[in-house]
Order: sequence, then structure tokens, then C-alpha cells
Amino acid sequence: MSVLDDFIEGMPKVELHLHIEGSLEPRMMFDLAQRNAVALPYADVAGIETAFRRGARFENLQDFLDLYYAGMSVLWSEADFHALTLAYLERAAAQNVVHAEIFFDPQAHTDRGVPFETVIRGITRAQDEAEQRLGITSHLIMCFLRHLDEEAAFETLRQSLPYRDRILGVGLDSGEMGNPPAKFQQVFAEARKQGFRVAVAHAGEEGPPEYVHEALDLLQVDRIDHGNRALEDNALVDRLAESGMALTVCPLSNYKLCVVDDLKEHPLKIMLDRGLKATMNSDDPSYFDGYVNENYLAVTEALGLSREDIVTLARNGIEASFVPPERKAEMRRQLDDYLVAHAV
Ligand code: HPA
Ligand SMILES: [Zn+2]
Repeated sequence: MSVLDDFIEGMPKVELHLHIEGSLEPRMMFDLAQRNAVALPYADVAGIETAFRRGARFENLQDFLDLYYAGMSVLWSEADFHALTLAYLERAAAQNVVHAEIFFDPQAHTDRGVPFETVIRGITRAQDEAEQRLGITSHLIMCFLRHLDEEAAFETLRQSLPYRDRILGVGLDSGEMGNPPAKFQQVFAEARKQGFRVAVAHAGEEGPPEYVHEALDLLQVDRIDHGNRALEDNALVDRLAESGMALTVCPLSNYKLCVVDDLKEHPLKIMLDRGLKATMNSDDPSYFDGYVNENYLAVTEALGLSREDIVTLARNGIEASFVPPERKAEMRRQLDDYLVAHAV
């Protein structure tokens, strides 16, 4: 373990791009399948692990999504969603994550017959418990599945209204190609009208720079999730840099989904050098071999990031978070105190 590795692990961090269903570890998936009598195409925990771990890569985003939706089909009760969320928050807190902004995919559950209320109650109970016990704060962002139509997203928006006080904003995820942000322009506008304060969208993970433009212009997003392919469009890079638009970058995800061929070719350092507000995140840590620390460690080694780069990423995460000003100031102080205590 190098000095830089220790520095990364101990550093207070935020995580802004995390799908709670993508934190479902093989052990919990297997146990919940047994408890809920869900048939999985795996004989045991090791079978699940070999399906999506141990260095194996997916061919593309859709290849992963097929396993991801099948995996989450073991989640049925409020207790299941509570256990899933608490396990993530405990793991994140153990990695010195002080704040997390968590995505969930309500349609992936309601379409199976799980009530919206079951999902949100389980998740929020774990959020409250983790905050009290571990001090980790968190927000929830509800994602619309973009492979479904806009009317389905409207229905989900309607179902979410009783829980609006527990959901900070809306996002857009699932299969990107052929499902441009434009498809969801009306429902994002309605979400704003209904009081959802922020919007984000996955854009430029597999899709072209045009999708990033659409997310900005048509959905009026406050952050771009991934954004890798924005680098193909110089005017777009300038626009993102000048407006201070944050990108929630997920290096191990990009490697596992073949968005990059090799971690050594990951554009994170280029993003920073071009003035983009890049942040470090794990996306679906159970499927992509790593939580936020493993992302920092792997990319630091692959790209030879400096301590200064690492601190910039952590600072960008704090600045790009959607917390109230007092909490933001507190997180800045925490990071500054850490830097003073670990001055070289
Ligand atoms: O990386 C992702 N991209 C799009 N949708 C997703 N849903 C979970 N993870 C992802
Ligand atoms: Zn994602």
C-alpha cells in the first residue's frame, strides 16, 4: 500500500453517481432469491460472481443491463430495499464517503408488481438510519428508464408525488442509444413544475455528443452523468467548462462496459486538464469490481494521477453535490482539515 493509496482511502469523499440496485452484492442477491423464491440462473454465490466479476467485462451497456435487471428481480419487500441500501451506505461510510447521491430505478420494480411505496420506504429508512448511526448524509434521485416511453415516465412521476419530500430530483438512465434526452423533455419539465429541484441525465456514455447537448438544452440538467463522448465536440467541452457543469465520471464502469478499451486510455486526466468539473464515482459497484476507493486507486495507478489531481476530484465532488450551503461548507472544512493533517 503506497502513501498515495493511504491518502485516498482516508480522504473524505462524496459519491454522486451510484445506482442502488447496482450495489446488490452476489451474497445478498443469492440470499434474497432464496427468501423470496425467485429463480436465478445461478446455482450458488460463486456462480453469480463468475457471471459479472473476476475481471470479466461486458460487451456493452445493454449486455450489462440484462444482468442488472435480472439481478434486482430478487428485491421484493421493504426489508429487502432497506438491507440493500444500508449495506451500500455502511460500505461507503467505511470508505470515508461522507455524502452520497443515490439513484434508484422505480420502474424496474413497479413493472414487476412491487409498489412504489415499498421501494421508497425501505430505501429512506436505511438513509435515516445510516445518517444517525454513521453520519453519512444522502439524497435520492429517481431515474426514468429511457428504453421505456415517456408516458411510463409520467406514470412514475405521478406515483412519486406523495414522496416528493424524500426525492431530490429526477434522472435518466438505462439503454442510451436510440433513446435521446429529447424523448423525455415533457416529463422533465413537469417534474420541475411539481417541485423536483434538480435534474440529471446519463449522456455521452455510449451516445453521441448531441445527446449531451440535448440533456443541457432540453432537459436543463444540473449535472451530466458520464459525459465521456462530450470530448469529441470541442465547442461542447468549452461550454461545459465555462458553465462549470459537473460530470459524474465512473472509470471502472467505463472499463467494464468497454466505453474505454483500457483504463490507461481513460479520459479523466484530459477532462481535468481541459477544465471540466469531473468527479469520481462507482456507478454499479457490485457489478464493476469496485466502490469509490477502488475507482480512485485504479485510475490513479493507470493514469499516474498526482495528489493534486486526487484532491481536485474530491473537491469537485463536494462542489457538484446538491447539498444545502451549510452542509457543503462543512464538507469543505472536513476535506481542508484532512489536507492540513496529511500535508507532505
Ligand atoms: O451505467 C449505466 N448506464 C445507464 N444506465 C444504467 N443503469 C445502471 N447503470 C447504468
Ligand atoms: Zn450510471
